[in-house]
Parts: sequence; structure tokens; C-alpha cells
Amino acid sequence: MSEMLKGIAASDGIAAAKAYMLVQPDLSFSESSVEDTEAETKRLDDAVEAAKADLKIIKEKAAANLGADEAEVFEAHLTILSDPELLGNIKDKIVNDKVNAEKALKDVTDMFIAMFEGMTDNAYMQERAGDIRDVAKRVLSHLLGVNLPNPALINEEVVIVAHDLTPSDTAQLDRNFVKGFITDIGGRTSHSAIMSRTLEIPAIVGSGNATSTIKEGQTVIIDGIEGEAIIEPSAEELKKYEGKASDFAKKKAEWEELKDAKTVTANGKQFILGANIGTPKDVAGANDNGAEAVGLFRSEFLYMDASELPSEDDQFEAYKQAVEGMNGKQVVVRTMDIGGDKELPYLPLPEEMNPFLGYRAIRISLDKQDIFRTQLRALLRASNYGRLAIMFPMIATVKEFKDAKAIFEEEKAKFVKAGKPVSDDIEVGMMMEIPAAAMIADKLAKYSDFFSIGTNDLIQYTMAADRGNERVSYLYQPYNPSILRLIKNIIDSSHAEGKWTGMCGEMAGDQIAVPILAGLGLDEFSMSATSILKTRSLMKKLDTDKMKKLAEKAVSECETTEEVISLVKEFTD
Ligand SMILES: C=C(OP(=O)(O)O)C(=O)O
Ligand SMILES: [Mg+2]
Repeated sequence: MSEMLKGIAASDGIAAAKAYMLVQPDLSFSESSVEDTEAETKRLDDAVEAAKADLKIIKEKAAANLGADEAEVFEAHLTILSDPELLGNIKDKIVNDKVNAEKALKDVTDMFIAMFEGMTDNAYMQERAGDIRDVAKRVLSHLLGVNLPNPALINEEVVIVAHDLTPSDTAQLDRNFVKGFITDIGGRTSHSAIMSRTLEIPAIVGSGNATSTIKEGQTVIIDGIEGEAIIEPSAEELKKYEGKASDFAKKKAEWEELKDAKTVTANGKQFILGANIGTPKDVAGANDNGAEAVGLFRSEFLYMDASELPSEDDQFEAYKQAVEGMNGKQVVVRTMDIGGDKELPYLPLPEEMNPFLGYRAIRISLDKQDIFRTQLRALLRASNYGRLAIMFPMIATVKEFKDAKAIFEEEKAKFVKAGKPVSDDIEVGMMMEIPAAAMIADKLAKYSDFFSIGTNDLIQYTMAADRGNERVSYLYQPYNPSILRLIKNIIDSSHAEGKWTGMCGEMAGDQIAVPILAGLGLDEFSMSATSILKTRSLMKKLDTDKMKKLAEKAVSECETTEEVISLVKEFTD
């Protein structure tokens, strides 16, 4: 009998494959004394060799899929496994204390980890502690004969089942083998869900209990359109979903025809549809999906993909590649938005009760100005290679915007003074993702060249409902009149000052929201690249005069989300 699991639809598409459990195995062991220390030393050597063999494969895969930089960490792990001091210490312990290899490995590696972690003024050595921990875990798994899951080692088609996936786990998924994924926790706008859309991997998040329900090797269908997973489907169910997958492929082929078309409504009004990207590598996907701009370059992914703060040169190369790749179309780079669910291992931030309400984004940039200024200099240099715009994340007050803009102007003035080339038409705008800012949009519009509405955060802060928590996902309501009123205020305020407003939150590609947003006069819609063509196709059918009436009614008359949804259906059917 098949079984169905329901979750939140995170990325369109249908997939069926064997389950690959990306869950940490139990690595507990008991300490024992050994008589035959020679045999125990040999067990250790065998486990070390097996761990090295894993790492060599992972390193090659990482180099091929992600690039040489990302592969370096595994080279470091291999070096640790060949370190005579470390291995010598473990073996001495086996021989002298007559303990099993597991215990000797743990004692010795714990000692090295504590020593490196104690070097609080040396970030490099502190990171090595993490490497030793990883390596010890891998050797221990071989000693215990259990499998350590590693997405890089997957060499057949699978559906990944995990409690949660971090953005960096998601970045490592190889699309050739990973056909879909399902997680226990998370919401539609958590960053792993956003990345699944960029990678075009059908996904379900927030299913509650996928890891305890699904077993390794079971066949699982992922319906990323409805947010449903079928475990061990019958032949009939498989056939039904094959049909659904082929209908989806047909629709995609129809949308494909709009790739080079402009975005024009039925009554001839034009809009800009942009793509959200995380790295310059995503520019190819943006162009393939007919993006007319990059409305959001989440620059923090450059920081998250590195093992230390990226240098000015490294950042310059990345921004230059993005603006050049977009061939004169605008690229809006958002300055570093670390914090919330995006962490930097090499920039430890204090533990906070409420990280989403804490020290993050522009708050860090204004505090640690050396990091901010390095980023701004890289952006100023890249401005010479295309149409670059900059925006600041998480602006709450006029003062924050003015302070950030002043730092930008200072850095720019230094370029001009030194005779270094820099574009003189860089637009400097801000994310609108904090309700306080949305309420004083009229004031902010005097200073900001444009607004980009970050609904992923704006909704969570307005409704006081964590964007990544499936238990409160019923409150995460993009069409709630409260949200629509804030959006209207933002758009109207920008237009009153002759400025433009875009939206780079996931709501911009939401097919129910698009008619309302078009009616509210949103100028630019920026979304996961894979949503662009279906949105262009939808826009072709809309009449903005009619959508204006829809928007007015939704904002002023509707009381609930459900009423707004019915109204949209009534106006678009
Ligand atoms: C686009 C947004 O930024 P992020 O999802 O990176 O927080 C947003 O908050 O809507
Ligand atoms: Mg945000």
C-alpha cells in the first residue's frame, strides 16, 4: 500500500526515484579494552584508508560540480588523514592504553579540536578544528561500519529525504542524480526552498515527518506542484504521475516560446520580469529563462561559499561577471544580508534568541564598516562593466538608509579623487522588508532611488510568523489585506517621488499575486528564474485597467486571504 505525505510545495515539477536518507547515522560506541593491539591498529589503518578513498571521490566530484575552491576543503581533510603526528598519537594510545580504536580516535581528535578551538585569535586554526571533527567522524563511521551520507557520492537517481537542508547542502546537490527532495521542516521562502527553484529540482519542504516515515531505498514520487509525496506508489499511481509530469513538460515547452518576448499585458502595458540570483553562475539560468534584469543578486552567497571573507578582487570578479553576463540589462546587487538563516562559519556572531530580529544585514554592515566598504569598492569597480544598481537589505529607518548611502558616497568620492573610473549612474536603493519602513515609504522615497519589496521577510515580520516554520505557515499569507496595503503604500510613495518599485520576494512570481501586483502598479517583478516564463505567459492574458479595479477592491474591501483569492479568480477567469 502506498502512503501519502503532505508538505509545502517548494519547487514545481514531478520526480520519482529511490529515497536517499540524508540523515546523520548513530555514531555512538562503547569503550572496550583490547589485547591484540596489532589487530586493532590494523582496524584503524583500514578505516583511515576507506575514509581517504571516500574523500578522493568527494574531492573530484566537488571539483567537477562546484569548482576547485570548493574542492580544497576535502584536500585539507586528506592532508589531516596523512598527518603522522595525529595517526601516531592514536596508535600510541591503542598500544599503551589497550583501548579500542574508536576510543583512541575520539580521545586524540578531541584533544586536537580543543587545542585549535582555544586559539581564539586565530580564525584559520579555529576552522581546522572543524576539519578534524569532520575527518574523525568519517573514520569513526568506517570503524563502526555505518554509512555516512554524502550527497557528493550519489551516483544513481535519487530523491533526497532530510530533516532540513542548509543552503550549502542544497548547493552541493548534483541535478543529474538528485531528482527531487523532501524535508521535515522549512517553508516556501526558506533559502533551501528558494535554491531548489533555482536548481529546478522538484521539492517539498515542511512535511513534518518525512525522515521517520520514508525508508532508505523506497520509491518516492515528489509532486512539487501540489506538495505531495507518494511512498511506494502502485503501478497505477506511477502512471498517473508520469501523465502529470508530461503535462507539466508540455506547459513548460509552451512557456519556452516566450523566452525572447517582451512582457506585455493584453492591453499593451509593459512590465520588467527579472531573475533572482545567488552567484554569477546563475546568470546563465536567468538568460535561458528570458530574464529582462537581475532584480536581486543575493551577494551573501559569495560570502557563504567562501572559507573566509571574500576579497575585494574576488567580489569584483563576481559582480563584473554578472553585469557582463546580463549584457546591459540592469543587475541589482544587494549588499551582504547575513544573519537569520544565513550564517558565515568564519564570522561567528553571538548566539541570539531571535536571529531574524537580531544582528543581521545592514546592521552588521554599518557596524563592521571594513567589510561593507570592501564590498562597496568591489561594486564601484564592477559598475564600469554594465548596468549596476545597489540596494541595502533590512533598512528600518531613514537614518540607516542615509548612513549606508553616505558610506557609499564616501567610497565613490575616493575613486573620483584618485582618478579611478566609476559609473556615474549607479542607482542606490533599498529593500522594503520591514513593516516600519513600509509605513514611512513616503519619507524613504525622497532618498532612495528605488524600492525592492522583500515579501519573504515583509510577510514574516508583519504577521509575526517565522517564514521557515511550517507550524505557523497558515499565518504566512501573502494575499492578506494587511500585506497588500503595505505594498500599495510602498508603490504609491515611490511613484509620488518619480521613483520605481520592484519586488524580489517570492510573491513576485506567485500566480495569484501577480494580477493584484500588476493592478497596484508594481514596475518590476523579480523571481526565481524558473518562474519567469510562466509569469510572462500569465501577464499576456491580463488587462491592467481591470487589474487596477481588482487591486482596489482587494485592498479596500476584502477582510481575509480567502476573499482575496476568490476575487482574483473572479477577475481573471
Ligand atoms: C528577497 C528577500 O530577501 P531574502 O529572501 O534573501 O531574505 C525577501 O526578504 O523577500
Ligand atoms: Mg529578506
